[in-house]
Amino acid sequence: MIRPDPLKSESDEVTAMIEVQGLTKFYGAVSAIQDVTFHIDKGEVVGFLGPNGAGKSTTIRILTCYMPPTAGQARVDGLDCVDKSLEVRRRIGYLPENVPLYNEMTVRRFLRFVAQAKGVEARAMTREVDRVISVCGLERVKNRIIANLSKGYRQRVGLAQALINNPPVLILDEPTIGLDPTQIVEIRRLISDLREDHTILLSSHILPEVAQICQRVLILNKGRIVATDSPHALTAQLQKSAKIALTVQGDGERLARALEAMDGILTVQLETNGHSRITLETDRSRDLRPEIARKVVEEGLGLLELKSMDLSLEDIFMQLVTEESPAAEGEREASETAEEVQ
Ligand SMILES: Nc1ncnc2c1ncn2[C@@H]1O[C@H](COP(=O)(O)OP(=O)(O)OP(=O)(O)O)[C@@H](O)[C@H]1O
Repeated sequence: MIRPDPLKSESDEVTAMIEVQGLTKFYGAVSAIQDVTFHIDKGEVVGFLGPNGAGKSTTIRILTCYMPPTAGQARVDGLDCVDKSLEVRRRIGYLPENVPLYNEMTVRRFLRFVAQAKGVEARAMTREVDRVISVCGLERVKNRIIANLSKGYRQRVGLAQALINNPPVLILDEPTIGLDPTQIVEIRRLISDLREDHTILLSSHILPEVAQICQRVLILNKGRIVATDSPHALTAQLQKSAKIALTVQGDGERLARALEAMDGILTVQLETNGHSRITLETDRSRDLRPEIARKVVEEGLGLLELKSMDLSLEDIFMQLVTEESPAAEGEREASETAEEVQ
């Protein structure tokens, strides 16, 4: 298992925007999260990843001051989420999974209402509402009734309300859920643009989304942090063997057998479909590609492709969430959790 959170250095104390230490929450007898510890530095964009029921929403509810933890501490910009909840809320723009919008209001009216609730002064109101309308590309629909908007535009309104007062921290819970592919691309682009000026925690169980937007991921499983690092570093740490794919012209049967006998090759898979595609699992301490290319030539076959394949974030995620931790044993079957991951 990967080390849950690297030890903090002196400089982290200064730059950490979100700090979570030993966070634990019980709903009655149900344990939702246990001893969750992580920190997010100013300006970081971090993906919060986990299968259904992993405890993402619980952690977010504590961070956004909707409820206190059973044990442990959460701080935003150095302020405790229980003792300084008003100040913490002012620093967070929160896009919940189901955005509570007032359907009968126009977009502009609703945003003015939110601005008022967030304490924006009357003289700054129009400027602030116009700013978030512009950032979220809502000009075209600003005078429309919210009930008549598409799901994509409703989500933009949700993002716009989170941005009012320009909070330094954004917490976005499943921001693209229920959107069509075009709307997903648009919302992701919008979030990417926000990276410049905000610290972002993005909860999702859509892996490519997290890999695309976030520089670091926190992986939560069964209420515990099981890994935190960049997608790239996670790959490097978890990759126990290397994968090589090669495609040759014609029948690759003899080549596959020759490769099987080669030192450093662990497994060989052959698929024939006009050409032969061979997938090799190899010892990751050696680059066997030159030797493999030589074998192809010796067999008199035409080489069409020879490439190394990295583990995807999805492979890593599956590896982590299906690894049974002793603490979680008996709670649930790993396979049940894995099935729920998109
Ligand atoms: N109000 C509640 N009462 C009892 N148990 C709850 C409550 N809310 C969540 N749980 C349980 O706590 C655990 C963590 O749930 P949580 O909603 O935080 O997970 P999640 O990672 O956000 O999942 P999802 O992606 O499905 O929203 C689950 O076992 C869930 O059933």
